Amino acid sequence: MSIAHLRTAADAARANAWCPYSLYPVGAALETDDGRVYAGCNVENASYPAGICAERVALGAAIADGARRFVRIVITSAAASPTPPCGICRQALVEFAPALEIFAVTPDGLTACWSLAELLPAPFTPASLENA
Ligand SMILES: O=c1ccn([C@H]2C[C@H](O)[C@@H](CO)O2)c(=O)[nH]1
Ligand SMILES: [Zn+2]
Repeated sequence: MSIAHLRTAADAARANAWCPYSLYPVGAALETDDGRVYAGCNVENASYPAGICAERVALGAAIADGARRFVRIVITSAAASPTPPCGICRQALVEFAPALEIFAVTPDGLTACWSLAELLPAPFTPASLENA
């Protein structure tokens, strides 16, 4: 799956973002190891902490459809510099995809790329629970 294809899927979801409080629309497209794509947008709420990021909306859609293994995520925003995933999303993603490749793309095509392992070193994972 090309980054361009995932970017298009992320942008389509971003067009539906509900972000009247931050005015910061985000889209995300998550690719499974067998080539399926699940997209999400941020969904904010008048009770601000109830809002959820685009990445976790995409992850939830994928999990609800039975997907479990992911290779790549593309995040798009309207910001001038690439938008990295927040800490909560890093933690949510590491549960399923410790080796995830993360691409963040601006409207101008400026692209940043990280591994999830790089963004979340020393992660707390399901294996951590076994050390109790
Ligand atoms: O990677 C990110 C960063 C921020 N947001 C959302 C959360 C909130 O709705 C808005 C501003 O933080 O952007 C995401 O969806 N993904
Ligand atoms: Zn987040």
